[in-house]
Amino acid sequence: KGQLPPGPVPFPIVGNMLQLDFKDITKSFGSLAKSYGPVFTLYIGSEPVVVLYGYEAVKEALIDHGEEFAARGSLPIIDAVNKGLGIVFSSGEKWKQMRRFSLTTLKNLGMGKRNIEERVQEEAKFLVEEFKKANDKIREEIDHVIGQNRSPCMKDRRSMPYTDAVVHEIQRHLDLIPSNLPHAAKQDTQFRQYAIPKGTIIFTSLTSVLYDEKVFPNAQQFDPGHFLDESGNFKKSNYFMPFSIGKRVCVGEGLAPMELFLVFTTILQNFTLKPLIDPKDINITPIATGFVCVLPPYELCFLPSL
Ligand code: HEM
Repeated sequence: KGQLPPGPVPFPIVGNMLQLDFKDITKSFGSLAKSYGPVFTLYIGSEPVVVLYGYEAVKEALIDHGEEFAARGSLPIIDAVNKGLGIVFSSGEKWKQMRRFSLTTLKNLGMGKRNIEERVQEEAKFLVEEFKKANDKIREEIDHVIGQNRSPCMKDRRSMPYTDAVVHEIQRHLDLIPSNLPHAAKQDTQFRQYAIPKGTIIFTSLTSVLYDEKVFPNAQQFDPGHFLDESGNFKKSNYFMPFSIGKRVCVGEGLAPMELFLVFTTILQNFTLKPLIDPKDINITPIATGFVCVLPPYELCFLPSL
């Protein structure tokens, strides 16, 4: 019943590869969604890929059709990159075992959250130590400044809505994995009016959610206000999904935000960060946006806080 979602006409052998800007795949998806709607098909070579664009389609796929789309998709081009990086994704149903193992390992990492928190705190302190080593004079000043100050802890986050909003906004704006990791249909699946055959690769555009103008006005702007209400309280959003959602949601979604908050606050507790150039000249446009968003390198000074 039905057929694959619409999309641009593919060329023989290369499919739609020539119509995609691989340096900014997200932009290509945006313009294709404008032409073909939030659910469209692309051909990477001869392989059809269904792309889901926008909160409704992404949520419908990863939550409502979570089980059907829980398989991990693979494309020769991605496999080659992963191989280079030493990443191996398990195929078939093995991912469930691997996932359970990872989650248990994370949980056991010192028996519970409290201990992970302590470990991350140690890591943050270690980072500070590393920065200190970089400059003896800074080290002296820091030793003096840190004094008996305690380290930040997770409990602080509740009373620090602005910092929390900044950390969220960094992740939203960074949009680290713009098209999510590829999923695949585990079985023939009816999605809206379309028939998606078993094995079809599914891309879910996280950019289309993290940059949704309805929820994050002026989404291109870095603005912690995206996560604050009028009274300055932290405002949660279902559209905040840099770790994806559903059955294959990032295994580190509990750990990574903890790391980000503790490391970020520990650094800022100890240092003032100063760019070497005028802040308005800092370019935060990614140098490449493929599966991972790559930012240009920055130089900055770590000035010990007084
Ligand atoms: C800011 C940091 C991170 C971001 C933005 C991020 C994002 C993601 C995303 C988007 C996925 C794909 C989810 C999907 O397919 O629907 C993923 C998968 C995964 N992430 Fe993360 N991640 C981060 C950090 C981490 C950390 C710290 C760990 C390890 C503790 C981790 C472990 C994994 C694993 C094992 C998977 C594969 C899960 C599966 O296939 O079932 N990630 N991550």
